[in-house]
Amino acid sequence: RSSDAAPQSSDCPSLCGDVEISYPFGIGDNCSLHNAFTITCNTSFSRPPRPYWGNLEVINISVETGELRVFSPVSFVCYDNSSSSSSSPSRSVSWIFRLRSPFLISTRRNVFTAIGCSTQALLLGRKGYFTGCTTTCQSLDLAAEDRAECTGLGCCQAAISGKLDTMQINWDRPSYLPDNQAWTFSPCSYFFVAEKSWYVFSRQDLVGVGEESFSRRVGNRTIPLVLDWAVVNGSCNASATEVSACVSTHSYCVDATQGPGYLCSCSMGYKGNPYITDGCKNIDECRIYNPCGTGSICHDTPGGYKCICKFWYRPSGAGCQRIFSTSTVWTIIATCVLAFLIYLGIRDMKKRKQRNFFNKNGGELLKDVGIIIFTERELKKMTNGYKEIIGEGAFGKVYMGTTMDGTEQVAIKCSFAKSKQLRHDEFRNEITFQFKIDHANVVRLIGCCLETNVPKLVFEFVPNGSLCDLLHGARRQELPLPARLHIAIGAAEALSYMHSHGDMNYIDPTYIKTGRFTEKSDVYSFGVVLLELITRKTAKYDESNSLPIDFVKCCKEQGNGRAMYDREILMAHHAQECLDKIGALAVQCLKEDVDERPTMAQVLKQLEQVKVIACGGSSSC
Ligand SMILES: Nc1ncnc2c1ncn2[C@@H]1O[C@H](COP(=O)(O)OP(=O)(O)OP(=O)(O)O)[C@@H](O)[C@H]1O
Repeated sequence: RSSDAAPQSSDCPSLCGDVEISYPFGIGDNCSLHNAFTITCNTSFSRPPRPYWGNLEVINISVETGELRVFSPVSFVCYDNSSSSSSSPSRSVSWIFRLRSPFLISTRRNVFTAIGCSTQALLLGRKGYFTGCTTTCQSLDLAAEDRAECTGLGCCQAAISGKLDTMQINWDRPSYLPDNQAWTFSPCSYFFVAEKSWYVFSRQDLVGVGEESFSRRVGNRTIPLVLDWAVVNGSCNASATEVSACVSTHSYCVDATQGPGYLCSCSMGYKGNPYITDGCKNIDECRIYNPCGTGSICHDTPGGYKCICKFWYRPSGAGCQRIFSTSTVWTIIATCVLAFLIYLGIRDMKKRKQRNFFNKNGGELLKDVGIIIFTERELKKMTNGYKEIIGEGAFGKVYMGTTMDGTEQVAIKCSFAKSKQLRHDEFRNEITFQFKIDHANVVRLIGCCLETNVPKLVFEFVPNGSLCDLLHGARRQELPLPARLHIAIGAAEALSYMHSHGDMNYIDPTYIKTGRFTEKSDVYSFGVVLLELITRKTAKYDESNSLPIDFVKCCKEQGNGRAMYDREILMAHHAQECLDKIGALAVQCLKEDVDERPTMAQVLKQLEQVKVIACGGSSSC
């Protein structure tokens, strides 16, 4: 802080009348930066009090631009009859204007003006400097129009030089107008230095006399004059020990352009008084004016602002642009609505279709049976979108699934069959029948889905795979004779309970001829399974050979089927005897005449007897 920089005390009044007195100015010496900035608040006037800088009344102070506006006096000269022939005027008022450092008359902001019809006006400044202008008019009508520029016809103006701290006005009558009768219609001329653009010419100003004269009308408290000021002790380049008067944060120092010294300014985005601590305050640009265009939201930041694009807008160049035009938005909305309506329509159609299938597949009747009826959606969830196929049979695919509560694994059978091939009442009866079967050797039917063209069946999951897998497929393994007998007996037991379907190689020719499935049809199929168990050949083997036909032929020709037995089990206890018995039983099952075939109960009994032989006299081994 320079020696003459005094802090502004909170006791210092900040107003004199209506005029704000900002630091470095202050009312009284203790309140200003320097006694050059001291303002006197004259309270002797009836309200409001008036601030004075020296003997000049202050209009306002600007700390931002370093300007002081004061009232400026007007000089004039008048001629009449008595003075018309001589050069001495009948009346005149003049003044000398002297400013104290660091104040100067602003060159940029003021202009010297003379009003009159025959006058040479001179403005004298410091030693050796003067400027001026001439104004004439032959008659009032030849003077410039009202509001015209002051170019010498009734008024003239002259720019003034910089660094001017003294002014004095002189005048003369133009000597090149010998027969000067201008005083007859325009007796007085007026001179003043005023803020540019303050004066607007009027012919009335040339003619008015007495109370109407220009000088009386403007008086001492009308003409504004702009003074420049600066802080003179120190400069922006001053050493660090001589701290500048720019004490506010976000302020900086600028060298004065008119004369010596410097001024302080608030940094960009800040406004206020840089000469006092924290005098520069952030400008809320967003509130004062909206610097962000349409489509963006203004956010004030310290010393600036940010424009953030609104929803639906994206940055584009200096502003924000709509992502979609209004017509595009409407098109999108219309498309979405249409798509939604189509979706609702499709959903409704699908629901109606599902309801039709449900009814056709006997949903209402099956509901009473107590079987779980799954929706198409539930199955999709249970199978995780039909992701994992467990196996594929002649009539469809089987998918892995988990019950809705996630506790039990299930196998879901989806048929290839077309709805037309399906006799719905028969199918319904089958489902009811199978659901009611509760046998350890029969896979339990848990539920079904009736919302599809051909119902889907949900079975308990059997982890060990099918007999086909064990004998010929992926799980093929060593199977001793007792194990095979165990399987055959288990299946025979199960078959005593239910009918089953199978592929064409297992199907009873009687069924093919008559189209009727009987219990004896199952006996035939079981005969084929028995042959598979003892030969480990599939029902149709070596591409086109039929196991039942070949085995029966072999028995006929050779008295037994030994040539076809599986070698793996030939070494077992009483293997030959057992296999011969099973083979003979199978041949019985395969008889074309259904009446010659044994019942499943007889088959079961015979198999149990064979097992006793195979187990060396015991019923299990
Ligand atoms: N409940 C189940 N648990 C585990 N796997 C099963 C289950 N049901 C079927 N599978 C698997 O799916 C495959 C196909 O079964 P599917 O019942 O469709 O035909 P299949 O019984 O093998 O023969 P067919 O088509 O002649 O009836 C079976 O071979 C088996 O591997």
